[in-house]
Amino acid sequence: MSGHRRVNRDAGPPAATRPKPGPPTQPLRQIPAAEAEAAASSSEPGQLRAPRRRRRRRGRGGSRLPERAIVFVGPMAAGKTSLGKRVARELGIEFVDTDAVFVRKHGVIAEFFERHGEAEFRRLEAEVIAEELAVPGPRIVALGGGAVIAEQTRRLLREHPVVLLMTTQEAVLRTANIARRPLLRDDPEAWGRILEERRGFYEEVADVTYRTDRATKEQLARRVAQWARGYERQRRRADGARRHRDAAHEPSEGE
Ligand SMILES: Nc1ncnc2c1ncn2[C@@H]1O[C@H](COP(=O)(O)OP(=O)(O)O)[C@@H](O)[C@H]1O
Ligand SMILES: O=C(O)C1=C[C@@H](OP(=O)(O)O)[C@@H](O)[C@H](O)C1
Ligand SMILES: [Mg+2]
Repeated sequence: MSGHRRVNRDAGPPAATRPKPGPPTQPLRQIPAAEAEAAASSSEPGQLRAPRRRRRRRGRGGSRLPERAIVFVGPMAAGKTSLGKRVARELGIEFVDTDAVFVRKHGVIAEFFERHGEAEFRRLEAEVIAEELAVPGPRIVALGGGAVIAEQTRRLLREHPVVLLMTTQEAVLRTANIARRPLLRDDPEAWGRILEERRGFYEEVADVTYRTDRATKEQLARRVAQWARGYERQRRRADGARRHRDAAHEPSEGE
């Protein structure tokens, strides 16, 4: 939703109806300090009233999850599938991987590439993504790394909170299952080249960016879940501030 490519988690996402204007002001958000996370999650012995206050705020809808998919994008093997699953578990919501949906409908991706080519894969991939993004309610949807190439998909992503996961070629070559990724199978070093071709698209659609090569999955899952919980509240604040600004600039009668 919203709109803008957003990399600073303190800033609220924009108006629901406006397209996300790119490019972002900062291309990559640094992982927040470990102390900040520890402070956010600590139970602070002795301050028995704090949890009660927090619960009441939630009761007023302060940390309601968006009633639409929170979408994970990013280059191949950045961690969209594995981290997406963890965040969904952390938030207690459904997880969907559009590559897995593709495989159920059309068969194994590497084989599909060989038989039908990449263009046909992209066409059907965009179709699967459109169907999944149309499902209402809070859920996590992880896309394949090349999904953002499709203009239709980028347009649909304007209406969703989008998390961009970034990593390095070095980390990918260390951890990823290259054999399952047809675009890397013959030339794993193509990863960096492909990322550069798509970087602008990732930045166009993202609301926030996390580096997956600098923190554990557990740490990241908590951070992303926390961002997702705060998303609606920040969006409402940003909308309110925008309406206030617009009203202040409206010409008064007679002007
Ligand atoms: N901090 C991390 N976050 C996410 N994945 C990580 C992390 N560290 C290592 N990995 C590994 O990187 C790989 C990412 O694969 P996957 O989740 O399939 O990525 P994608 O869906 O983006 O292609 C997995 O093998 C995962 O275990
Ligand atoms: O980047 C890409 O073009 C692709 C990424 C893959 O998904 P992951 O990003 O989950 O590996 C999968 O959709 C297909 O192999 C193509
Ligand atoms: Mg994946």
